[in-house]
Amino acid sequence: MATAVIIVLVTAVAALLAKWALWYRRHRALEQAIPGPPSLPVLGNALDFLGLANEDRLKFILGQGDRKMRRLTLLTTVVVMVNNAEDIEHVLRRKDLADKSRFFYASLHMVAKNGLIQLSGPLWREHRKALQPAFSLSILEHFVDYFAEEAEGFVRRVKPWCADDNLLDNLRRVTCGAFMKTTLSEKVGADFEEEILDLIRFLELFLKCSTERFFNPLLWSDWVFGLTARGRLIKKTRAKIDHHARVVLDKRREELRQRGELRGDFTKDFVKRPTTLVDTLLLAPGYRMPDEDVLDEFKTFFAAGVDTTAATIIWLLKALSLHPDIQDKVYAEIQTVFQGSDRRVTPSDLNRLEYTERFIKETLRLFPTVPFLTRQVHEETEFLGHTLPADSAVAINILGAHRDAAHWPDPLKFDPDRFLPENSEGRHPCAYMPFSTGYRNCIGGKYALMNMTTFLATTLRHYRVDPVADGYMHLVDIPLCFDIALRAAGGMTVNFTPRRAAEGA
Ligand code: HEM
Repeated sequence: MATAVIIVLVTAVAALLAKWALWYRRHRALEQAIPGPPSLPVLGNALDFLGLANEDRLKFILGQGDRKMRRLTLLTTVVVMVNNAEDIEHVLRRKDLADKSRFFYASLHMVAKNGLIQLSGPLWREHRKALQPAFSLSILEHFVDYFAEEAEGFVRRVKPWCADDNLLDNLRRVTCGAFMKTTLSEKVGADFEEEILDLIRFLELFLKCSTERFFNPLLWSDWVFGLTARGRLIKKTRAKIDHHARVVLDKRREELRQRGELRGDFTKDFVKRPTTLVDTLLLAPGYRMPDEDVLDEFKTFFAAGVDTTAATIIWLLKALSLHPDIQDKVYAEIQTVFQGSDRRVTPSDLNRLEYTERFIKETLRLFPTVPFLTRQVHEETEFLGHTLPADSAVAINILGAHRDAAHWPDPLKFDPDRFLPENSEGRHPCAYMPFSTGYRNCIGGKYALMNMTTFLATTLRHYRVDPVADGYMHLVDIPLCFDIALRAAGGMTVNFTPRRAAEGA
């Protein structure tokens, strides 16, 4: 009996191995036909990553400015990087490449399964439709006051004259505060200080885990990652965040119920404009989003919006510090609008800060905070003259497209006037896409731009931003790394010189 069981087992294993070997032979042949660095059987390029410093990893992923498509293999997952606007447009037009790749979004999936970023199909459409009204211009204009309040808090916290070694944390405090007010409730204040700090700690842990998993295919499985110390910690921390968010959600629902504003309590002539993301979901007519999904969206928006905006602001400050002539122009424009007053920024001010907006766009061109995107290849498919194996990923190199000399003359030159209307005419739609493009573009792009413009209009009236002695005279010489966002490999900071002192000097 025992011998028969062993024979059956051995035969079954041998059959599986033979099937796998057949599959792998074809898979490997397709993989090798796509141009890319040499890769080992089964391991692919996974070992290449292990020996590389963080900044070299980004160069390895994105290549060295070549416009042609390029392949990397992580274990058996083939990732093809498309590096120019024309090929990117091809990817974005293809319906079969619309879903987000599994390996890239594994960390987010573990924290928030049903969030907009990683959803696809009908559920994504339902969520996007329910969330879109929270990002309409009239609501965003209402948020400017919260953005300004947080920027004013930053101005009070700045330590003048010295380089701030905690600049990124300080900026995350700004974007997280604004996020809490615009997402949950305008009443977020001192009562939520502890929650905001918890959220920032959660964010840091989430970013660490995401980077670690991204570069280590052995950790792509949620199950395997859940067994590691970090995996256990993130589950524990997630439970705490879920608890905070649920308490706030229940409280908000009760407030709305008591005020007779909750959906279902509407009378015909009662029209209440929702003001926060959570209110939008609670008050929206039609689709009823389950509480679990509301919480997932809260965490997704937090992960997508807080660090990206803080990471961009730090690039803006660095760019100002290394381009004093451009900083002078931004400041002069702000002075024209505010006429020396330190009053709070209003939505109509933002429309008048045109040069400042061009400056932000140029910073995002050279330093797109999300440097690449990835899409899932479900079935074996023909793609730009090659055959991609099933379960591959297509990566869109935003950084490469933004620095492509075919679309950007003298691409490394920092010049906000590239974004003057007359200079933007006829530009390829995929040559510039810091917020992605098409129907899966960033829902919070306008929100982020308004927040960043408000931040600059508030901070620059009080401080001039000066370079620190870190050895970098040119912005484009700063080594880059990928830490879920695009960052300076060794970190970055600036000096804040009070304007009064700077102008007296
Ligand atoms: C400078 C700041 C930001 C940058 C550079 C940025 C960039 C991007 C990019 C490139 C995508 C496409 C991702 C993909 O296709 O995989 C995206 C999607 C998204 N972003 Fe942003 N983002 C920023 C700020 C924000 C903010 C402030 C929010 C929310 C308040 C937000 C929420 C989202 C969401 C929910 C998605 C997924 C949209 C969908 O698939 O329907 N982002 N963002």
